[in-house]
Amino acid sequence: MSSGPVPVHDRSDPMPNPIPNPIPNPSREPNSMLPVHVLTGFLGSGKTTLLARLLADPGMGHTAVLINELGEVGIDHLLVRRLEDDVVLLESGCLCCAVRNELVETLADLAARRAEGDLPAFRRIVVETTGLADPAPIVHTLMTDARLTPHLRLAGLVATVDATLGEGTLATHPEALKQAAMADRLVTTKTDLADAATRDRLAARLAALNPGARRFEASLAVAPSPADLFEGETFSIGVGAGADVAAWLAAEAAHDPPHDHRRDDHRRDDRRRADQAHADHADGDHAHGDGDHGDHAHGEHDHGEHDHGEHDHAGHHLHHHDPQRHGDRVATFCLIADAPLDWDVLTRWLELLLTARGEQILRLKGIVNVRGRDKPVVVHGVQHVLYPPQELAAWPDADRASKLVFITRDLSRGAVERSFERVVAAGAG
Ligand SMILES: Nc1nc2c(ncn2[C@@H]2O[C@H](COP(=O)(O)OP(=O)(O)OP(=O)(O)O)[C@@H](O)[C@H]2O)c(=O)[nH]1
Repeated sequence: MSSGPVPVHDRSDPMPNPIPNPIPNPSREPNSMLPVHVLTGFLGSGKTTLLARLLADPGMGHTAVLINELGEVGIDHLLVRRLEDDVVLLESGCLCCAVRNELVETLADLAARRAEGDLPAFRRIVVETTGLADPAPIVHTLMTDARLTPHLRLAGLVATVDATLGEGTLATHPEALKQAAMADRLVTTKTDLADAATRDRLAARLAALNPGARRFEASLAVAPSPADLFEGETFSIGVGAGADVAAWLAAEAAHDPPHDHRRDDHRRDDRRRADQAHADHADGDHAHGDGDHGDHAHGEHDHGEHDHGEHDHAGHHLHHHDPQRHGDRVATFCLIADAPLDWDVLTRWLELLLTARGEQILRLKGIVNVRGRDKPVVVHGVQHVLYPPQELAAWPDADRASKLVFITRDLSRGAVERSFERVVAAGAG
């Protein structure tokens, strides 16, 4: 399915890196350790699409995949159709802040179970971050956490950049800029949707921002190969990367407190409670702590004030979240409708909403129960753009509610849910 690479930038004669990697990877024998590849990129830039496509390639065999999503309803893993056991969903929070410790524990656990023979001997791990992830703390953690460095090595950082929206996104969202600046591989996605002038401007911007990164293009027709993106020895900051990158990593090193195992014990207790709540949820009891699905007469799922996704399944606040990472202007919320929705009414509403509010709606994705259809439909919106729907082969579980996850900036759920109520009412009519 995946066709050959489309290298835009050939690094056959690399310049010496003027900026030394500020955090040495403690690995002495990198090849003996399991490589971890991080796949990042701004909201909706095409990470999951690229990953799903690469996973269909035999070259991606024996890969364990971790997916991290913002928002309490994970959708991406449904789109990455593969050996279910290999895909681990790290939901309810962002890797760079709320669930960083969960990432470390999950990776350490994967490595240990593989070593013990409990898991197949996969040969790499790919971690897909949320679209708002700051890569600096993730890179720092993977390179320095003593629970990981004896077993794992950070082998690469791939960032996707949307050909249609990338230029504007790099200018307005610091997370996107950091992702593209730190990566050692950049994939410009959606080149089928952008005209030549737009693509050229973005290419020039990326070349200036991160001249050392290898660059590739992806569209509906072509994508880089697994070897292009997920092979390599040890991550090193792109040749000629700006001085900011060194400063970002140094800042993480300065912020990182010494590892406190007592705190881990508390977190393990929290996780046990969260796992129990998750199990209850899976049993059909939709208790999400402060939000009660049993009470969504208005088609909503109320998480009150903490709309940043930084609470776990049990509804506990995760106090180690750094609110400055994503800023108080960003909100995550999920609208839920129990009864099937009318497709025409829903799509008209989504189109109008994205046209009117696209600046503030960074991302919308959802799984929809369409009246008259057996199979679920996945909808995607990125800023002003509503993408073609995708039908899934089957519902993932017994829950047939439609769920629409929004990631917004300067837009509260109230404004969106009031108009959504009319969509819910039309579905009932
Ligand atoms: N035409 C076209 N559409 C694409 C391409 N890549 C992704 N898309 C669409 O863009 C939308 C968002 O893609 P995703 O792969 O979900 O993006 P993402 O980066 O994983 O999104 P988040 O996880 O929410 O940050 C989906 O509707 C995709 O089908 C592409 O190369 N061409």
